[in-house]
Amino acid sequence: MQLQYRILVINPGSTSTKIGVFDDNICIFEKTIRHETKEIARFDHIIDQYDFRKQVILEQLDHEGINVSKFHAICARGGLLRPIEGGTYKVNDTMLHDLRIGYNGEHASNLGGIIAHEIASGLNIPAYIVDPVVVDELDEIARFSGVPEIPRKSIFHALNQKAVARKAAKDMGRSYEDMRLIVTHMGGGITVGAHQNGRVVDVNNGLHGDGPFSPERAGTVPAGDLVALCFSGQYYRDEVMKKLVGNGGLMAYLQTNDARDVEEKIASGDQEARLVYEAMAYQIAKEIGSMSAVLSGKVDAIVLTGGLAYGKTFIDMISTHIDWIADILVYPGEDELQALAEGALRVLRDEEIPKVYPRTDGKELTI
Ligand SMILES: Nc1ncnc2c1ncn2[C@@H]1O[C@H](COP(=O)(O)OP(=O)(O)O)[C@@H](O)[C@H]1O
Ligand SMILES: CCCC(=O)OP(=O)(O)O
Repeated sequence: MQLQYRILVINPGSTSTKIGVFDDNICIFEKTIRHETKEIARFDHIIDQYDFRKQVILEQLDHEGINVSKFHAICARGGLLRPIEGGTYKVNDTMLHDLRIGYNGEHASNLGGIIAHEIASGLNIPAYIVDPVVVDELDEIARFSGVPEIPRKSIFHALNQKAVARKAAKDMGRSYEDMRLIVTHMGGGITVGAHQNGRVVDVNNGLHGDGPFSPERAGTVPAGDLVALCFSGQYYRDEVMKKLVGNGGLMAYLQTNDARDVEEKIASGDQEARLVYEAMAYQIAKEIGSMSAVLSGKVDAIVLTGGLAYGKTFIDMISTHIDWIADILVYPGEDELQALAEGALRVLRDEEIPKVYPRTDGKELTI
């Protein structure tokens, strides 16, 4: 079959920018550009990283001798938009506005649609996003927090959780829509989702909500103590937010968000590093246990994925707590670039109509 479409895919994460070039669904180039903490720390806000991240992408393509004028479409990971259903969305003005203001908060994925649009408009080709971090399929019961003004939100690694869940189902010879899975993405942020018959019915808000602490996030924090900290007069709002997102978790305890550094410290006998790493694994296991209750204990498999899943020691630390629940499948890294390319391809091939942001049916989800 003749190849038809060349697609650039862009995935900005909190600790890296990943890019890929696909000829139809075949990846011809991919690169993970890791960003040192100090490189990112000089920007006060995520949106300020726009030029830096765009330049990094264009330089990398230039370095590889990839001619941008040959692209037919650009597809990026979508950010903190209004809650929407999964699928491929064409970048439009409302979306750009919401990404720029960070409608639901700040995260590197907000830059995806903006950078894709900027490069695509210069080439007169379409820009898309697929399964953004705000995909919302929560059961109504999962939205209660105990404070009516603060409903729980669905903010998670939707793109990779869905892609890897489908891969796991395929590897088990089953259909994703017929399965009950607990999928745990462990990257800069960590999210644990209960997937029931193709829907993520409960998941922790891995950005500034709840769940385990992560390489750079605090996760659930004792609420009363957090309120006291906020009103202590010692911190500005942005400083408290930084403690929760960016400088929380491993960063706060060990001054690094790189799990490989932590593994090296542990290997050289650092007991404090071991304890912190074990605590992160313990909190992940607790969240998985909680999602097994969501699925009434009927769990077909637990899927572990994301950058941290490369760490064998770390996987062992989690597994000892949860291997009684169900079989554990490990897919290190992520399948997001492929999922982005395939999302764009379905639309380019007219197999799917791109969705219109915010909603096609006028019924906006509440948050
Ligand atoms: N080979 C590895 N062994 C252990 N940890 C790793 C490895 N590769 C990446 N990581 C860790 O995974 C985390 C980043 O995961 P990733 O999914 O790439 O994050 P994001 O997309 O959120 O930037 C970092 O803490 C990084 O150190
Ligand atoms: C929870 C939103 C997605 C997220 O945390 O992504 P990273 O791990 O790439 O920061």
